[in-house]
Amino acid sequence: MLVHMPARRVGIIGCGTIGSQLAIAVDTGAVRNASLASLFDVVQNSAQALKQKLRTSPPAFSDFDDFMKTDCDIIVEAASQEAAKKFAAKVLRAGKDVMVMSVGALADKALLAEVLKEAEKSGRRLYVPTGAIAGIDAIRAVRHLLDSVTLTTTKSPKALAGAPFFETSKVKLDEVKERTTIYEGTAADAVRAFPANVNVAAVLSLAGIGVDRTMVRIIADPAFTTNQHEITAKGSFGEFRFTVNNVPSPGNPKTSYLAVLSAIECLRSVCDDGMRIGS
Ligand SMILES: NC(=O)C1=CN([C@@H]2O[C@H](COP(=O)(O)OP(=O)(O)OC[C@H]3O[C@@H](n4cnc5c(N)ncnc54)[C@H](OP(=O)(O)O)[C@@H]3O)[C@@H](O)[C@H]2O)C=CC1
Ligand SMILES: O=C([O-])CC(=O)C(=O)O
Repeated sequence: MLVHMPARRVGIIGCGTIGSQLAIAVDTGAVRNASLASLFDVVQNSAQALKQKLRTSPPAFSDFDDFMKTDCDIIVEAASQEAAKKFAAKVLRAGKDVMVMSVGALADKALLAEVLKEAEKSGRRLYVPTGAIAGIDAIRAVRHLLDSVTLTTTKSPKALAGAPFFETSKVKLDEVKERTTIYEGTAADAVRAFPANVNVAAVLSLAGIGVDRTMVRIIADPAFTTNQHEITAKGSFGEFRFTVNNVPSPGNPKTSYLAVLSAIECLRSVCDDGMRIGS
């Protein structure tokens, strides 16, 4: 007799680029064994506009407490680091799994400890997709042998615009006419300075040697039309170099299309995984 896991009811926080594509993937059956339970966005229009595109027409909320009253098994945060900070532990406390895209929020060690404690207490899980990078499986496997890990992110000035970094930095993005290194520092500082650009640095840190030892370099390059992330990792295992040249997603130049696809693949494997490939 075949024993099927019951279909997972999915709630989505953030109805922008990633949230919309994820909702469409569930709605069209591309993520099997899942149904859309509920949508939430601070902007009521974004949640309503997404609802209108969907066959299953799930309820759409701009109030978090109302959203949480709907029956969900897993809630995906695809909104902002602020949203991840506010909601990740609450979702787990309410007995639901949580998948976090704004992973930079988890660079805050106190928050990460709180989230993990809630996961343990409730018996639910925190899922962190690989996102817009590659090689996380290998980094996890060698984490205890790593001496150094560096992420070099290159984006066009358009994709970096609006980052809090520019509020205090001498760098003026509109004056950047050639390839320029604008930031070098720890992943811990990078995710605060560029919260919509290098959440991948937090994913890499969680998989490897942590946010204080993972180094990040950010390059603004007006000639770039892709979002490039290059990881170099060294240790007694040897050396890795992983480079992705990502097409930006149509709705948001900051967000690579790979991040959308990774979110869909992570949810697919949570909901319907007879076979697990990779570590
Ligand atoms: N881990 C990874 O590899 C990657 C992570 N990301 C991160 O994933 C998140 C989603 O990305 P993306 O879909 O492109 O972003 P978008 O800006 O396209 O969409 C986010 C949506 O969430 C809304 N929102 C923001 N804050 C809140 C909140 N506190 N509560 C509810 N809704 C909120 C936004 O509203 P408003 O527009 O008004 O702010 C917007 O409608 C971002 O934090 C992004 O930086 C992106 C790419 C890669
Ligand atoms: O999508 C990308 O290229 C990476 C990104 O924005 C992030 O990690 O926040």
